[in-house]
Amino acid sequence: MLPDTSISTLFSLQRPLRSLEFFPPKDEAGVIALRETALTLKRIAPDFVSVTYGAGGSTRERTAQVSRLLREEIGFTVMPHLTCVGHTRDELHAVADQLHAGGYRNIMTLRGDPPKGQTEFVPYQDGLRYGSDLVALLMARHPDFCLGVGGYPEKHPEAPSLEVDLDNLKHKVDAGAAFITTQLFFDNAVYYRFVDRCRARGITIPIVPGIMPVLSLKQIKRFTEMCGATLPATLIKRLEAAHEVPEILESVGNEWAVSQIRDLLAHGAPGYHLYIMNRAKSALALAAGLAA
Ligand SMILES: NC(=O)C1=CN([C@@H]2O[C@H](COP(=O)(O)OP(=O)(O)OC[C@H]3O[C@@H](n4cnc5c(N)ncnc54)[C@H](O)[C@@H]3O)[C@@H](O)[C@H]2O)C=CC1
Ligand SMILES: Nc1nc(=O)c2c([nH]1)NC[C@@H]1CN(c3ccc(C(=O)N[C@@H](CCC(=O)O)C(=O)O)cc3)CN21
Repeated sequence: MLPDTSISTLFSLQRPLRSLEFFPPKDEAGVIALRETALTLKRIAPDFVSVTYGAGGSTRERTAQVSRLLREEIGFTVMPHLTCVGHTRDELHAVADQLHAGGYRNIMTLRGDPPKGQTEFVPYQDGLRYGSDLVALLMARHPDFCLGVGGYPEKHPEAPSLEVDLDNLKHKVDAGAAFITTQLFFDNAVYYRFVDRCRARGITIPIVPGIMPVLSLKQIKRFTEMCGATLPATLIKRLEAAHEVPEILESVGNEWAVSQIRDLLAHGAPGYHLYIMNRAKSALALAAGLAA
């Protein structure tokens, strides 16, 4: 198989790119279910898909397994995630070499979350501290990699201010990142302000909005608290009014995401990345809602 086209080349075609995020399932049954999901999602022809990187151990093997499945069996352009968590520099070099040899050219480059039960990020022995360090390591090892990095419209929870966080984002860009995918947000004004502030700082690379169609009020409350994203009062009210009926929740979440995406594209966003949590149905419902 030929090496992948870099996503920055796709962005230069000046049309909005649609991408989907998968996470590696815990067991073999989950992999079989994911294959079905991916086959279904072929119909909506995403420009690329990403696969998150597990916090450690066996789920890391699954990232490689699922990436291979999505690339070689399904035929998607795959952007595996890689994080600094629990890796020495030598291990990161080895993973980078494996990905490169496997034909991957696009990597979502992240520091990673602290392992479950820990609140503070502690670098691994001889490991890296920041996303920017991993960008530098990967670019030095394979200059033809195209690297995505995370951006935080409402600030990373650990950053003392948005200003400092933007300085740190600039470090990642200066180290060689090709594009930014944002943390999920539910109010587009937050994204537009963030893009303006990035541009004012000389960050010129594409900033892809990250959108999550909400499926459960409890789950999204827990997650947004963890990652520092704001849930608008109107969205909370609508989700509450669904009274935990799954189909109603799904349609409220879908309608919200559809109107976000329409508005983002109308304002010239370079595309959108969907945090679909391995669910074909919500991605299909969105595609139907967005069809002109
Ligand atoms: N899958 C995805 O697309 C997304 C994943 N995430 C997750 O969020 C977590 C954070 O990852 P990253 O964004 O890569 O972390 P990061 O290393 O870029 O940032 C983490 C914290 O360190 C600070 N920082 C960054 N670079 C610095 C530097 N050179 N000097 C001093 N401070 C610096 C930042 O301001 C921030 O507070 C990860 O766990 C990632 O998995 C977040 C958003 C999107
Ligand atoms: N800090 C951070 N870490 C991430 O891994 C991450 C982000 N942010 N932002 C973008 C996406 C969104 N991601 C996630 C990951 C898990 C849940 C979540 O709520 N997980 C449920 C289980 C859901 C399921 O299995 O279907 C949980 O209870 O933790 C949400 C968003 C992964 N990505």
